[in-house]
Amino acid sequence: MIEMQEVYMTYPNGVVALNGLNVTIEQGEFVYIVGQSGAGKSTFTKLLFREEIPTRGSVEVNNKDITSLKWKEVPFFRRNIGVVYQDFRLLPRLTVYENIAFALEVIEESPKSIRKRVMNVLEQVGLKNKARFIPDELSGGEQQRVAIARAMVNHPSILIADEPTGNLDPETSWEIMRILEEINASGTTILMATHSREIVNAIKKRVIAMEDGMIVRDEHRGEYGYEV
Ligand SMILES: Nc1ncnc2c1ncn2[C@@H]1O[C@H](COP(=O)(O)OP(=O)(O)OP(=O)(O)O)[C@@H](O)[C@H]1O
Repeated sequence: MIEMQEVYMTYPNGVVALNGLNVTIEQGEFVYIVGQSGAGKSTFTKLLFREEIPTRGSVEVNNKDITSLKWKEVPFFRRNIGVVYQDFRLLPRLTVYENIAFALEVIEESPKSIRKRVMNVLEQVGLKNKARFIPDELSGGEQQRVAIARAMVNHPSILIADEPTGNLDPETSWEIMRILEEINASGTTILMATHSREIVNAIKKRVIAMEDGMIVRDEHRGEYGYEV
């Protein structure tokens, strides 16, 4: 579960990015975060994996206030959160297999079990046959699927997707959505910041609309809306 209470975020340059957020997201929900550029969507998601710390307010993830985590506690906490971005962010010199194995938290695991986990997650995204490729040899949609596999390899309870279809053509975007829906169906909470009116209006989910750092609309099976 995610719970934010009275969250304010002012960046060091004085920009007020979040202006009093109160929100609860239950385990297993699929939530779109929509709003114009600069509305605060990315900042909202960054608070959830301790990329940013709010100026004020509490951010609870699975019943723990993460604003007070010590730096040394952050890596362990982050194992439980997967993140994917618009620009994939794969390591260019590593193969698909290595990109995913690199993200795996290896705690006294045998090479055989590591291989099994990586291949399982590659199978989930339909890329088992591309394990030896490097990112440059893949299409954008395939690269995003690798990024999703990497985000899921530690079985996080939450997957954050910041405009995951922003660099993809419509057909490929629908493929990525299908994978995200499958991941959600297995119980993972998904938060997806997006500018895609088509996707939000076609695949109905909870919609949180932001404006000037505030939540201006929060609807179950909502629409993208006219004002954003
Ligand atoms: N690291 C930063 N330092 C200073 N200001 C920032 C920083 N990151 C974001 N901002 C500012 O905070 C506000 C909210 O930005 P944020 O990236 O959260 O918006 P967004 O809704 O995700 O936008 P987009 O749709 O363009 O990704 C904007 O005014 C932005 O310029």
